[in-house]
Amino acid sequence: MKAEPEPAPAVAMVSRPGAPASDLEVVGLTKRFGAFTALDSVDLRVRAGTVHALLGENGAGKSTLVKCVMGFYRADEGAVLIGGRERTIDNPRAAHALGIGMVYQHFTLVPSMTVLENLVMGRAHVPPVIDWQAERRAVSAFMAGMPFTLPLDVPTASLAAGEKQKAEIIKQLYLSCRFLILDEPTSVLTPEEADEILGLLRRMVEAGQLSVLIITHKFREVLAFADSVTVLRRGRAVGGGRVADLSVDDMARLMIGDREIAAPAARKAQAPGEARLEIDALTADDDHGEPAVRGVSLRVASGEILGIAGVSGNGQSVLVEVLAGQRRPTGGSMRLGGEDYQARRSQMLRHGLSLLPEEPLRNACVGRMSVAENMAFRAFDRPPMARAGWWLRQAGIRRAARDLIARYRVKTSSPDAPIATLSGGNVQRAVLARELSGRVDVLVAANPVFGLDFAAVADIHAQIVEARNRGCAVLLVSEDLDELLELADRILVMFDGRVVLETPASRADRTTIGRAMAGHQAPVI
Ligand SMILES: Nc1ncnc2c1ncn2[C@@H]1O[C@H](COP(=O)(O)OP(=O)(O)OP(=O)(O)O)[C@@H](O)[C@H]1O
Repeated sequence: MKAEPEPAPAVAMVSRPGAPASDLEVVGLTKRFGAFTALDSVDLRVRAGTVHALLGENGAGKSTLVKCVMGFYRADEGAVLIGGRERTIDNPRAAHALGIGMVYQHFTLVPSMTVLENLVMGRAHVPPVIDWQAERRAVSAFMAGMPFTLPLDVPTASLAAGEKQKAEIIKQLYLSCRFLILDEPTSVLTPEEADEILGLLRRMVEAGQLSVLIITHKFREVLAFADSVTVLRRGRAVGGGRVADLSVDDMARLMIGDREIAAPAARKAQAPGEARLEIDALTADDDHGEPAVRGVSLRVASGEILGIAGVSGNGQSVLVEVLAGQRRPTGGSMRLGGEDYQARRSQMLRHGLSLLPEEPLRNACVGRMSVAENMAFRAFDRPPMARAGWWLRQAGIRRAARDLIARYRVKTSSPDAPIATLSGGNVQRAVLARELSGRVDVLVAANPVFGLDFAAVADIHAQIVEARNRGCAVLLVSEDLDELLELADRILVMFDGRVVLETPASRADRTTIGRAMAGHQAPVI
């Protein structure tokens, strides 16, 4: 990409309230990774003062596109234009200097620093001696012009997820970004938090202060907050237009082409069988040694899905880590298939326990190993098991992997590609393929469709219900209440490390569950 060099900013980029939104155009962008073309001559235009949604299946090229715009990757061909002028963006700092900022699904603020410290220290140029009083005055004046405010003096670690995401956005706006790229920004938020934040951004967009390019898998958000949309399929821009002129069906069809979407699996009416997984008065601490699971008891029977609802951080992930053997309990007991369970791999194999942990690339894969190798080891905590064993020979591994890749539609350039090079959604699919194939009698799944596109969600949900229908005992931990209401037989709500509500899903009441998730319910059971 050749372009006019951009003058470096002379001073720290601090927001000028009232600065206008900018536009952005991508022309003929092509990005190859070796022989694989991740983006193939993509055009995309975001008009100033609009919200543009970027849609596409897992692996379609969405993150690659925005990483090229932000200067994380250098495109092989094509150009990025801002204000009609071609720009060189070699690194994220250059993107910032042009007023382009990015907010990710994960948080990037320094947790131990306050909001004020994060804003000041996040600037491109920080003076050696900081006049904190003057900085505070400047930040307060800036906040006064924003549609939402935040406490300046609390460490960001103690903010709720929605507040953290607001702080990430505020930081970008404070750094003078007038074009925000949001990569699945709402995946860690409750629907209420997501609506609040997107609504606030929408107001800034309508006031002409901001333009937004948002990657999302949620059609609801596209319909409610976006003006226009571009759909990517296999690295190509295959369509789009004004949201007002498109239906969800139009967008879905553009995303997947002619392929069929998995029909929802019918739930077999069946009484739960014998208990497969039993937990009694379990306690466990978090990374800081603070009690995180405080006496949880539950029982999952063959042929049922027990859902665990709760806002993230209320002990659910620590509970899953204990079940996975990644964390020792401090008290209580667990039984698997009627046997005392110490989360040993031999026990998991003997009783057919499969685990789909959160953040599979970190918790269930070895990133530098190939897709095929990762698919070959069933227990994530024992990487290349039986290295010398006959069945792990490369040819066998590849054959098995090819089959799983095809069945679960994992998009990878080859079974030999390092799994870390797959898109987020495809890592998730690869781990699901590994864990759902073979004998599964007990399935523990934590947010199993996190980051997956709608077709993959339909696929995975159908598979979980089929596993239940076959007699598998499923413990489904999810922050998505709709998912639990659709799939679970019973729902438990966890708050502050305890089970505070239990209800059959068929009689579940959204308001009561919501109140319990927010802590307005005495512990039960
Ligand atoms: N560093 C890399 N090396 C090799 N291939 C890569 C690399 N980064 C991405 N790819 C490939 O490029 C394709 C597009 O990936 P990308 O992450 O852009 O998809 P995505 O649309 O953002 O998917 P998701 O919705 O799952 O996040 C994928 O097939 C991925 O495997």
